[in-house]
Amino acid sequence: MTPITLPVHPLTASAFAPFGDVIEANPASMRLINGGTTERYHALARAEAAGEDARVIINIFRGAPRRFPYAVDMMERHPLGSQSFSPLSGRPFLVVVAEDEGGRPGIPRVFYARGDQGVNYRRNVWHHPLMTLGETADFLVVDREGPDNNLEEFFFDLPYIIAEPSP
Ligand SMILES: NC(=O)N[C@@H](O)C(=O)O
Ligand code: NI
Repeated sequence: MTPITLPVHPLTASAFAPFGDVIEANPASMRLINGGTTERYHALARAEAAGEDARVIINIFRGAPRRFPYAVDMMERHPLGSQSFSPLSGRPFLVVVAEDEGGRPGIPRVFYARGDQGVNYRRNVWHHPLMTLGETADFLVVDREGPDNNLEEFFFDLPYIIAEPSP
């Protein structure tokens, strides 16, 4: 069997809608606050933290760059909470998600996120761990902490290939 090479798509809110939200300065969400000195891009996504004693936490992930061609050999999901990634270093990154097919991920979809775009994976959405591009970069990550296991991983029998990280 020959591994499938995955196309890379530009990240848009509509294309990403089945998986979560795009965190970007969308004019439709903007309201002026602080006496007109600040543009508030309101409620771009919602953090979910399910289960007793669960809480939403805010983290920084310092991701080392991935090398290409890259083999997507696994996906993961967080059954009890959402997880968002927003660039702090203004660097682009890859977002790899998949629909659930009977408890396992389907064919992954790859999105190129610009350095001014973030994503919020909805609770229990299959995704690949952070994929930083080009150089080490920081990301603000909002996700869930609490009791009970919040990580499910799936390993593909045959990896999918991302040849190059650009659309
Ligand atoms: N392990 C961890 O916190 N990170 C992953 O969930 C990820 O999506 O990068
Ligand atoms: Ni994750």
